[in-house]
Amino acid sequence: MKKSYWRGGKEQAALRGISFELRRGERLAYLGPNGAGKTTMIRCLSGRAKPDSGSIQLLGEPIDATSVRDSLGLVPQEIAIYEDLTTTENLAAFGRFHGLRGRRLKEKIQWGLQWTGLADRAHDLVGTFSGGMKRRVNLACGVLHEPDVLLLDEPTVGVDPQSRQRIFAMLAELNADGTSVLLTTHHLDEAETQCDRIVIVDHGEVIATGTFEELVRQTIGGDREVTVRLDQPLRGHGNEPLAVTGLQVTARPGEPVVTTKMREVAKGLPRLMDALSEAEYGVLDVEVQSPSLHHVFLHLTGHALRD
Ligand SMILES: Nc1ncnc2c1ncn2[C@@H]1O[C@H](COP(=O)(O)OP(=O)(O)OP(=O)(O)O)[C@@H](O)[C@H]1O
Repeated sequence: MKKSYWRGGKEQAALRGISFELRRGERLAYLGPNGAGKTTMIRCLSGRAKPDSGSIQLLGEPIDATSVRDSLGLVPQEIAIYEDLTTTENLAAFGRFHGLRGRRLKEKIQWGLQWTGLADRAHDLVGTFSGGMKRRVNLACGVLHEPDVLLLDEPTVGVDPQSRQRIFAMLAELNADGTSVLLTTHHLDEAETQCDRIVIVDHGEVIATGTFEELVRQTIGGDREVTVRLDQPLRGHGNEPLAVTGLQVTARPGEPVVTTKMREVAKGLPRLMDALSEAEYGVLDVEVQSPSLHHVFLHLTGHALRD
């Protein structure tokens, strides 16, 4: 799919031939730096913007077909709820907008109050809520009609870690009930731990797709990075006694620190400790770092994901 904007009399490409799939029942993270085209993609998927070329299918039908329109839920980046209405009134307004009436509407309002954990704030004005609470109401308003596919643009932006956790617990519940979820985020840890697969985009193109483990294998490999702080810098040809470990150990001259990479820490670390002890070094501290999505992102784009 391609999409350009006109800015200052010039055509600027936001999406340059993006292609990916959201599989039934999965949580897919769509990641990229600022300006990578995430919001543009969500706007195209939700019918708010028209791609210049390409097509989007939902459950095997063109996404604008009326038969699948109701299967889609959208929670945009900006909180779009009525601040001067209560939680219940907001849920009722959005429920009606989605075509719910009568008993069904009442049931879904009750469900929304429970799901958000805001039943005790049912009759309070949403304008008095914290950012995290407003996000939860916003989320509920977007899913009252039980969509098969939910699009979320930065569902945790500006939200404290505790509320973020709560939002992901809500999403996990929806997902367990069969809703497929596509979300954009700047939080790499959310993508790594809360999503089944990850799409990484940069400059309007997909640069990698896969599970976290697949992305690690495709880029930096599964080795753990081990850093050992010693009581003294390595002496002279200090690396030599460590050769028996079979590990590639490096040390910065004059610094009491050695680093190495190992696939199996349970096997490699005792070997390293024994060799250091044999060579009469004292070990002050050991740090083992697993590969993270941050490292993968850095490897792929050459820069950290900007917030
Ligand atoms: N309505 C618009 N008119 C002109 N240019 C736009 C418009 N919307 C987005 N752009 C440009 O398209 C590119 C992609 O923007 P988009 O908002 O989709 O990126 P994003 O990945 O969502 O960024 P962010 O992480 O900052 O939300 C950017 O260069 C942006 O300036």
